[in-house]
Amino acid sequence: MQSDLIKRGREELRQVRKRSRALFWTVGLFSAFANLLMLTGPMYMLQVYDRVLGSGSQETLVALSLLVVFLYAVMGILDYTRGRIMGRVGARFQDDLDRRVFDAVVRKSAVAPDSKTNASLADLESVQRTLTSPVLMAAFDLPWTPIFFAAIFVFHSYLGIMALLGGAVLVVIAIANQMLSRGVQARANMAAQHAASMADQIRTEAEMVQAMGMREAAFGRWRKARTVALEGQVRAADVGGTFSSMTKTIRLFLQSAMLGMGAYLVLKNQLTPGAMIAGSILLGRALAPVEMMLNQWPILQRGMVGWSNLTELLGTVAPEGPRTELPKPKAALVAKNLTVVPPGEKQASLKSISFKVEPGQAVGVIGPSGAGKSTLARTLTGVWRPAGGSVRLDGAALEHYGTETLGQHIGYLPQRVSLFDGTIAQNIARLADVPDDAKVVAAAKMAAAHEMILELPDGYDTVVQAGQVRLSGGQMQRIGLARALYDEPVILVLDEPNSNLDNTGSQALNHAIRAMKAAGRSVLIMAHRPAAIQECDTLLVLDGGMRMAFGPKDEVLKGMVKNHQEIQQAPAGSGGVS
Ligand SMILES: Nc1ncnc2c1ncn2[C@@H]1O[C@H](COP(=O)(O)OP(=O)(O)OP(=O)(O)O)[C@@H](O)[C@H]1O
Repeated sequence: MQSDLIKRGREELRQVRKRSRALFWTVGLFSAFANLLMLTGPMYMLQVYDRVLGSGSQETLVALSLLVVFLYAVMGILDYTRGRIMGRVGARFQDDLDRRVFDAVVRKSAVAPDSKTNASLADLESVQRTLTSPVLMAAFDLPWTPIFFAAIFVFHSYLGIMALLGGAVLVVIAIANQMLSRGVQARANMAAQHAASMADQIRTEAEMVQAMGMREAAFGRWRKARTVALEGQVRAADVGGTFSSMTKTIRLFLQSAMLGMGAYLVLKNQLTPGAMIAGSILLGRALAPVEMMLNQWPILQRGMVGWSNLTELLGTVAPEGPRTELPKPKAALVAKNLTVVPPGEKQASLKSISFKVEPGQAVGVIGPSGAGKSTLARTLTGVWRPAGGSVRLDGAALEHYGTETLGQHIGYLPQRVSLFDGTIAQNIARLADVPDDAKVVAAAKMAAAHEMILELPDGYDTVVQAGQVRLSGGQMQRIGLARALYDEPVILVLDEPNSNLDNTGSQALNHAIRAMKAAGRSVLIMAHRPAAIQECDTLLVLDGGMRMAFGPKDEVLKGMVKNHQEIQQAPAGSGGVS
């Protein structure tokens, strides 16, 4: 199953890469010519030493030099152009996948956030960086290495054998480097990611960290993670550095050894001096891609890790196919034998519960902590999928609406409201670049936030989260309510809506609920406090994920009080919840 998902993710990435196939071929073609032109230097040496110096002809030297200038210019243009093409291939790859990866990250994080998913956009960037890095050019040059070796063989078989042996040693070093540094580098990257996400969390909760005197402790924890990351990076750099120094030394030695062997062959009259120099230059060319790959190994390795993480992410979060657009639903919600298991958990938080919400109804969902109220809110808003049973909105299963559309039909006020960088209006309009002013004001009025917003320095255009304005918990909650009410959702799900509201705020909330009911829309309110369920006509009582009661508010409350009294009056050791 897991391997099927990985296969699906890999196939998706391959399809995106395939879109640049023509460009890859072009780069391959340019590389072929650029590599052939790399023979210019050795050929020039050969001609200068063996022909010009022998004949003393200055004209030949000038003619050869002019030709070489031209050939090098062509090679430079080819090399520059293929670099530019690969730059665009990388940018296109990232551009093609930005939306898909962003969606997958949001969808996966909404269900089960983890640091690996958090780093997915960085993974995409690492693949893009690999595509545009010199290491990929080296991969295009690598197939031409045999041609350079063959040319050396043409000069003399001894030189060819020496070059081949040297090349083989470098390849062995490259493989050893790959094998030994892979684990070290991956662990270093993971540790760095962990330290960065810990720092992020501490920064987000800076107020609490400061207020509770947790700075030292937070620093201690972060430093521990940071030290692990640093140690890992040093170890990875040590391994990489060792191999890259070995390669450099061996290559330099090989070039000198080639000259030495060449000189010996010249002395034996088996080789010309030009071939001796040319052979040494050719060896340098032949080994350059191997050396480049070794030096740039961390980039390549990070890119490979990024590729494999993206494979997993895209495999596990399938793309959302197009959905047949359903008409705007009526506010009729039916949950049947609904069972919900939180992601990564084994135990269900909601166990086979059923209830019905009619248009114009306000349903209070009450129960002690951990009863499953927030779980129900997350399920109704489509964030968590039911493990069993179903929830239908106007007859259609929630997943038939598609997440974006469902978000428009079901307004949601979470327990903890957070606002995004942008103006109040953009926040109410759910981050629309150009908010519909009339809808923004209507939503704010319905949430009784209009006057409060007008008192802010720039009214609806006040920028939040940029350090200019700090809003109180109650103000945030009212703006959150306006955001939930934006664009007239048919159902409103409020999770502990008045935890931060003062009297006026609570009254405004009740007013909004009444307005929703009057418009034939419905509201579900998850609550601890009775003030929140004042406007509810129906109650759903949850405990331990089970439905304890469902019905008209007064009946349910009466039943609860009666039950409560019976429990109080029962002799110790008997009775229970009926
Ligand atoms: N993100 C989560 N991952 C795993 N388990 C969760 C998650 N959220 C809630 N749970 C579990 O689901 C159960 C119900 O929690 P839920 O938050 O729905 O209760 P609640 O009634 O909203 O409580 P409260 O009134 O305290 O907010 C709890 O046992 C909790 O441990």
